[in-house]
Amino acid sequence: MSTARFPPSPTRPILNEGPFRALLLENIHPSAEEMLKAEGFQVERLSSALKPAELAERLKGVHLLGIRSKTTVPPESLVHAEDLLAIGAFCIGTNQVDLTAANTHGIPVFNAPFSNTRSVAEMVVAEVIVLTRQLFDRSREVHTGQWRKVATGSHEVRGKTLGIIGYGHIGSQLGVLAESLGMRVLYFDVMTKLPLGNSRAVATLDELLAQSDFVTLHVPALTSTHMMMGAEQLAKMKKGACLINASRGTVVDIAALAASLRSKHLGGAAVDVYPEEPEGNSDGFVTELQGIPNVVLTPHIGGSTEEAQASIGKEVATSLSKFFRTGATTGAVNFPMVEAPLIPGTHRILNVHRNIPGVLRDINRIVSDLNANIHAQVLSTDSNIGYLVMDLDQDVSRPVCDAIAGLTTDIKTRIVS
Ligand SMILES: NC(=O)c1ccc[n+]([C@@H]2O[C@H](COP(=O)([O-])OP(=O)(O)OC[C@H]3O[C@@H](n4cnc5c(N)ncnc54)[C@H](O)[C@@H]3O)[C@@H](O)[C@H]2O)c1
Ligand SMILES: O=C(O)[C@H](O)COP(=O)(O)O
Repeated sequence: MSTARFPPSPTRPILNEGPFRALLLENIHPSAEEMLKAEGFQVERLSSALKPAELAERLKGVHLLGIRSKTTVPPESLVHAEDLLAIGAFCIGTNQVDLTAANTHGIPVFNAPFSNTRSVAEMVVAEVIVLTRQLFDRSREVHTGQWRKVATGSHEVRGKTLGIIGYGHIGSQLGVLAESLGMRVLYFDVMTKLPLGNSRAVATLDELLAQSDFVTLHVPALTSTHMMMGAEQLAKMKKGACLINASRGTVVDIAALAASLRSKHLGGAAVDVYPEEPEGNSDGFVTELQGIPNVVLTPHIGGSTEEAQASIGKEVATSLSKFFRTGATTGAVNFPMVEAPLIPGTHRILNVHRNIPGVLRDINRIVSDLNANIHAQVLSTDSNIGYLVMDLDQDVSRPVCDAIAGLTTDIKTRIVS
């Protein structure tokens, strides 16, 4: 998170006069393009991520940006993005966006907190079985003409212990699925969480590591989760146990994991996410984990199912469209929350301003001086910005909007109707 640095003000008002443009990166599902086109947007869709400098260039004249987990949006990408109204992260994680910078520029960031969670949970169930039966190694051998029929080191998952780190949307669903296979489920979370089924919370990470045959990570990328599985934690896992990481690449020390696997302390690993990932499918990829037996490596596909992607496309495009039409910020991860029904016959002014004393007084003075009638007014704030939604008579909305946009505290002001 960066500290707030406000853009120069006054900003120019943005009116609901098109054409409006949306830029969708990283192969976002066509369901999003369809919805935004139906909303009147000109949509440009690219298959890969953009580097920050190129993103900054491409954002000129763009009103909505859609990304997935690969596109980082640092402050410098937003400096000249004057027309940008909102960012949609068509995934769960929003750690790739500088949320403070976006907030400071008056740009809400929306994500899809649930749509791909089942897909990740199902993939992890598959990996638990693949690892304990060493299925990928056996398959590779048969593909290369070797017949190695062995039972040694292969186990049933029934009766084994699955340790889940992070018992949120994914972790808790996974626990239910694992119990249906007869597994015992333990979890460790920094928050108190309702245990589903017969799963049981443990008080410490060490307790979970010591008891689990499989340890699986489902935590967000935070300072507190950075490298939370290092050499020390891997050494605390049972000999022969397997580690699964489909959360974020920053959570596991890859060099320590490779060393633990090569020394045969761990019996296997499945890794879907990496500290550095390629921007697109045509780039090459190297990791220290390549070539180690019983290690399943996947290219960040935990949430990549047709069901999840179609659902995410619709979910995030719906949030973006609703924000565009009404200013609703419900579900935004970095913005004060406002959601109010449109009042027929009025115009709505949406104003983002620096949250300092006197702003509402100045705005209400403008409204009063222009003899405008307020039909509804909702203000929501955080420590950095205020977000004001105000429904006014249609004949005065334009001069009121221009005057508010001229205040030195203004960040972004627009009219919708
Ligand atoms: N591989 C993929 O394609 C893929 C797909 C979806 C999500 N993800 C990743 O998975 C993560 C988890 O997703 P989710 O929907 O379950 O998120 P969630 O927010 O519902 O759950 C995360 C849980 O982790 C807990 N947590 C936070 N810090 C912790 C710590 N230090 N120790 C233990 N628990 C901690 C939280 O309290 C929360 O319960 C996402 O943030 C995303 O980065 C990856
Ligand atoms: O945060 C997420 O939802 C996952 O990491 C999936 O990211 P992706 O959309 O880039 O596959």
